[in-house]
Amino acid sequence: MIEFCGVGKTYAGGTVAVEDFSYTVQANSLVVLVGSSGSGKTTLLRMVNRMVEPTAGSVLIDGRDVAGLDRVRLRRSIGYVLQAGGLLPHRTIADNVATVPVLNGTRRREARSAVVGLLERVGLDPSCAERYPSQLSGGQQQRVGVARALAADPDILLMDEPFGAVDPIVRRELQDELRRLQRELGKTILLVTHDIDEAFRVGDEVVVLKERGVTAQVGTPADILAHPADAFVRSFVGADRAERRLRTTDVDGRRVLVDDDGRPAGVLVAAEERRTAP
Ligand SMILES: Nc1ncnc2c1ncn2[C@@H]1O[C@H](COP(=O)(O)OP(=O)(O)OP(=O)(O)O)[C@@H](O)[C@H]1O
Repeated sequence: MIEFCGVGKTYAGGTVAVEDFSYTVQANSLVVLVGSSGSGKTTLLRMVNRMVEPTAGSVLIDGRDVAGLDRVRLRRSIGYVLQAGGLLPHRTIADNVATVPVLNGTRRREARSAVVGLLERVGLDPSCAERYPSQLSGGQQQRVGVARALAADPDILLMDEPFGAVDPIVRRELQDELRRLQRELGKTILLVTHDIDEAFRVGDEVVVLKERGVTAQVGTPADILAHPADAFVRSFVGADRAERRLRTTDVDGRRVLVDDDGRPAGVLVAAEERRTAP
């Protein structure tokens, strides 16, 4: 569990990135902080592993104030995934993934033999292990970033715009896989994005932020869509999305959703059909 207790951050120079933010990320949940550029998302995320020190309030992990924990050990005990994977370009994939376990004292050979399992877990062929980051696609690099963050088996995973650098199709695949991983591994995941679609797709709970880390709304994706708290949230969510009127029409025995203009918006699939789909 991660608790933000009245945290604030004013950077040297006077920029107030976060005014006063309180929120609890429940253990084993996937929470998304979503907001436009400059709303303080990255600042909040980095307070958890002490890459940023709050100038007010505190962050607790399982009841312990992170300010009292050893910074290096804390950082190595929390997985951190950055946009474009943040991989070391001159190290092989295996070395990239094994970095933190080796720093934590795991023998190099042991750490490297765990790499195969980690790569498989994130949907990569183990033959990638001896390649360099530039020899992988953006989506593959991103998966390596996730494998690396999981390598030390942390309870907490912080993800900063993790899928920002890949194309929309790969992005969606990675989002779905993140949900799968979350179900399988039961980590506590805090993810930051400016993309509301991504927030709704992956989040158990979503925190919509305004400027200076002011909370506009907290809720499940369905809550927020159904009851946007104010005009800000409504416009952020996209008024046309929340209020788009959809109807179904029959196309060759399938029920296709169409909007007011008759443009197709999707196909209606019964829950049991979805479960049995290959
Ligand atoms: N190290 C720093 N020194 C001074 N100001 C900073 C620093 N880091 C961030 N800021 C400022 O704090 C505010 C919040 O930045 P932050 O990166 O947390 O926002 P964000 O919501 O993650 O934005 P983005 O989506 O663009 O990354 C911005 O005005 C930014 O310019």
